[in-house]
Amino acid sequence: MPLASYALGVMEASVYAPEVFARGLPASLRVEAQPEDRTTAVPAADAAAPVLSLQGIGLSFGGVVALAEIDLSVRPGEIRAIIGPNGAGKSSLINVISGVYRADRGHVRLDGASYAQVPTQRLAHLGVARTFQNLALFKGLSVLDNVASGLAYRVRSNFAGQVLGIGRSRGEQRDFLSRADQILEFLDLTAIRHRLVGTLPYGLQKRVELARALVARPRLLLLDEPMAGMTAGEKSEMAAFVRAARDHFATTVVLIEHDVGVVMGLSDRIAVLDYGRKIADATPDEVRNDQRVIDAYLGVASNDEALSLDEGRAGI
Ligand SMILES: Nc1ncnc2c1ncn2[C@@H]1O[C@H](COP(=O)(O)OP(=O)(O)OP(=O)(O)O)[C@@H](O)[C@H]1O
Repeated sequence: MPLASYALGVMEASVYAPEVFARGLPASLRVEAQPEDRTTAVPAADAAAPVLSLQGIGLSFGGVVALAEIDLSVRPGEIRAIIGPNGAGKSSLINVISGVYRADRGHVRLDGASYAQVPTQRLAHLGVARTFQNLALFKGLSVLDNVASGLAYRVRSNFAGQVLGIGRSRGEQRDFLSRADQILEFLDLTAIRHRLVGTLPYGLQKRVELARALVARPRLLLLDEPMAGMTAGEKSEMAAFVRAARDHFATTVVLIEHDVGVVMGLSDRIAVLDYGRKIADATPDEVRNDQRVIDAYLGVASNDEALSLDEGRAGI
């Protein structure tokens, strides 16, 4: 497949569990924390331990093998990309990591515990935030309210307090709005804090979604095609914001992205999937020169096109 088609990216409808959206719901509708359902309790992780690791993940849909024997390790503070041609299994993998899918085989290790299926409704409590391939914002709410909704999972006040805006509820609201404002400033969104999200250009909406994911200061940020549908300038800007978020908040980032040029410039390590299997896992330079990747992932791209990956760096 020509490189250009990757760079443009194709927006596709994806299947997401409704619970994933719960963290963005008004406080009174939030999903309460569930009892412990960790598959295996393990001792607290030390600082050098991976933030996330996958062991032997396998997933099939009927006769279609989406993922086979996938191992993946993500170090603290890394920007880790997962790439691969259409149908390689990227979305399936991020859905396994975030608990939308239960793998047929293997385990996900997160927050010092090993899961057969990550409890998606507790993702925020586990220090994980994610963005979506297709925007999942409240179009009729302001930028500020959308970003503050990323903290809804922390609400401790009762329903009456929220309705009347009194007591603990009032303090919480102030705190959430103040935190939201800090993130808006960080992502250069302050000037549009009162705009309705639905009226914003697409690239800005994607940045608002990043802000909503970041407001809870997650330890692990999962980005599902954060640059899909963006112009080259917007991609470059978004890549710079993702890097800044990692540097400033020490957030570990896992992203899937079609634009190879952006990924090469942004990531510390890249895992390459092909037909559900991991065929490479290395630094951008190593991946760029890996013949298996060139053959499988770049497909018809000539050597000249492969070299142009360097030029595709997002200017960061
Ligand atoms: N819900 C599903 N039901 C049936 N088959 C599925 C489902 N989700 C994914 N698949 C299949 O699993 C394989 C991997 O798909 P997946 O969407 O994970 O790949 P991808 O790398 O994200 O592709 P793309 O880049 O096109 O989004 C494909 O063959 C796909 O058709």
